[in-house]
Amino acid sequence: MRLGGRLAAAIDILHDIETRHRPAAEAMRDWGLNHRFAGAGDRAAIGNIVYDGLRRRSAAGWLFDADTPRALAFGGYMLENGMAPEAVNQALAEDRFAPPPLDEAELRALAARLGTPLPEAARANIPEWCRPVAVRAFGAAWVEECAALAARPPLDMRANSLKASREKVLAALARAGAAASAIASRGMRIPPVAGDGRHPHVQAEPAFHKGWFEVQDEGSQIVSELAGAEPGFQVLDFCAGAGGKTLAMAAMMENRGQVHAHDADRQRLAPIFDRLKRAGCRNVQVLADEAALAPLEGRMDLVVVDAPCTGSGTWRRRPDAKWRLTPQQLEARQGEQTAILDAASRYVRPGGRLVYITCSFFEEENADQAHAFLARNPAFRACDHQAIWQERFPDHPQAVHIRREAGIMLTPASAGTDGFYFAAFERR
Ligand SMILES: C[S@@+](CC[C@H](N)C(=O)[O-])C[C@H]1O[C@@H](n2cnc3c(N)ncnc32)[C@H](O)[C@@H]1O
Repeated sequence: MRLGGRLAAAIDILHDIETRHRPAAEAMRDWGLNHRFAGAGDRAAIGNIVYDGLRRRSAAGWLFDADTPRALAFGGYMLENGMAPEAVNQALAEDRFAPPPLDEAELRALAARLGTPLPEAARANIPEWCRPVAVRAFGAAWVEECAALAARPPLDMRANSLKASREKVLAALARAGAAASAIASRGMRIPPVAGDGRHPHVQAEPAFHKGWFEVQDEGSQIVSELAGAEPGFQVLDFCAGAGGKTLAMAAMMENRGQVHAHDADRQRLAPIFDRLKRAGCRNVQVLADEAALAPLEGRMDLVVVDAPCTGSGTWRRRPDAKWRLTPQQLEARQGEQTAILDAASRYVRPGGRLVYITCSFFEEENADQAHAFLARNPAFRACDHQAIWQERFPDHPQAVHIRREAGIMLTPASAGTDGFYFAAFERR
């Protein structure tokens, strides 16, 4: 396929996402099923156009003065690849699969706007209602922070120390272009793709099937390390989901002690069984029923609440979620977070730790929740987050937003990771 066919496909998919309110991944998958002739390279290039358009929706809309699938596809492509309108039209010439080339009105709008600085809202690429939320979280840096959330993400992995050292995994993944991550102690990174490219399918590697590594964002690895699980600990992972953090903590514990992995949703928990087997974790018990947690009350050294949240920190990877999010959903997540924190806190032993994690940058889900939890639960006090960070990552004092009593926030702009929040409380 040439550029024209790819742009046309991306416009169709974006139209499907908009009109049927579907997740981008689902719309992409359906398009693939209906266009089996398209090769892996074409699919990846089309996916890049769709996702770039969604990531930079405000900027593309501003350039074209229109919020249409066509504006998103053309605008996202031009912005990401630094391509001039004339060059785009040239590439579309004599391509019978191409959408109509840029017309006079579009060329005029582009001529007026390209070359002038993007307005703040267009650079930030967030829904209008999120602007005060972002300003509250980041202050004067809100545009830069949000712009970083609209960039392409890297592919991050974690070497599983139960089976292989990071050096060994890096050697096995040499062809994939992976290098050691900047902060996480067992992290490995393949940089964001450029142009029409795609990340290698690392899950097809023998090293993956042997359990030597997991795919996990570096931010998720870092908060797992900060949680501080040690060999011999009794740990409850209260919102374990598919087990990303359970696996990381089990490895840190060197298979000694016990991780009790719970989630209210059995479906979400289901993949954990295969993952534990592959990773060689022998100290994890999966407990789907909350009733089965009763014997753990007041006995855990560490309880981790990786709470359901808006996922605003993952907008690089799921840019469609950014535009679907509503204030009502934020409110619903806050209610869940409050209830889950209170429910999970009863399992912490005196002197033990409760860790609260979100993949969001919203203060409403982060520091506000931490403060409110402490106000409701005088048996807990905030840990010193500066000290926790310094102990784990002394070589990276600048990498994160740390407020001594109100937690640690990682962002793409500060740490090069997805957005994550971490807070720890100690039971008196
Ligand atoms: C952010 S995800 C967890 C991701 C997982 N820890 C990982 O690292 O892969 C949040 C999880 O909380 C679970 N959850 C929602 N409400 C819950 C509740 N009341 N009790 C326990 N888990 C809950 C959801 O099913 C979801 O799997």
